[in-house]
Amino acid sequence: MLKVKLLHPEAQPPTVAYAGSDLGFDLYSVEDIDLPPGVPVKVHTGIAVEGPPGCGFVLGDRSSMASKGVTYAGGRIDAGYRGELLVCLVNVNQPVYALKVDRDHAGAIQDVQLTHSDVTIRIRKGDKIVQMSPFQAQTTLPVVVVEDLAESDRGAKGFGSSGR
Ligand SMILES: O=c1ccn([C@H]2C[C@H](O)[C@@H](COP(=O)(O)OP(=O)(O)OP(=O)(O)O)O2)c(=O)[nH]1
Repeated sequence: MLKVKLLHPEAQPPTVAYAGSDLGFDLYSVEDIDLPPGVPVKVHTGIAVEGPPGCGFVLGDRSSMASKGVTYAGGRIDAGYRGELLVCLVNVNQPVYALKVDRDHAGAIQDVQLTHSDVTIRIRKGDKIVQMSPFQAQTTLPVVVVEDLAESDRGAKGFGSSGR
């Protein structure tokens, strides 16, 4: 069971479109809030959750938000966390800058202004903002320092070693 406590009169519980197929529950914003470019913004969900014992959650992008240039930062909800879920969203769109130069009849510069396109994204109350996937905590594993690790096909190869 996913227990949900509504902390705000307009908060919505998480939903899932295709239970048993979708990997995450959608979370909703409980507020209208602007995302200026490049600034992490904590968006309130108005909910707290509790999963089965030892079950935490990882947050993941919704593809529809990612395709608009909105991604999340952070995103680990510990199994024992009982506070409000906050979703740290980042608008990665970049404004296009332009110089506006005003000249007089003789061509002399009268004024120069730096303008930029407005790429601020507005999140509205009730928007789905991120998806939340249950994840079983394995952090009771003892940490043991050893001399050798088991051999494997991959070994230490990484960072694109398997091709593009
Ligand atoms: O996107 C996020 C990430 C975290 N949290 C909450 C739940 C999580 O259990 C708690 C702590 O998160 P984390 O362990 O990532 O934070 P920390 O910076 O390591 O701080 P702490 O010392 O509190 O663990 O904050 C959120 O609400 N949203």
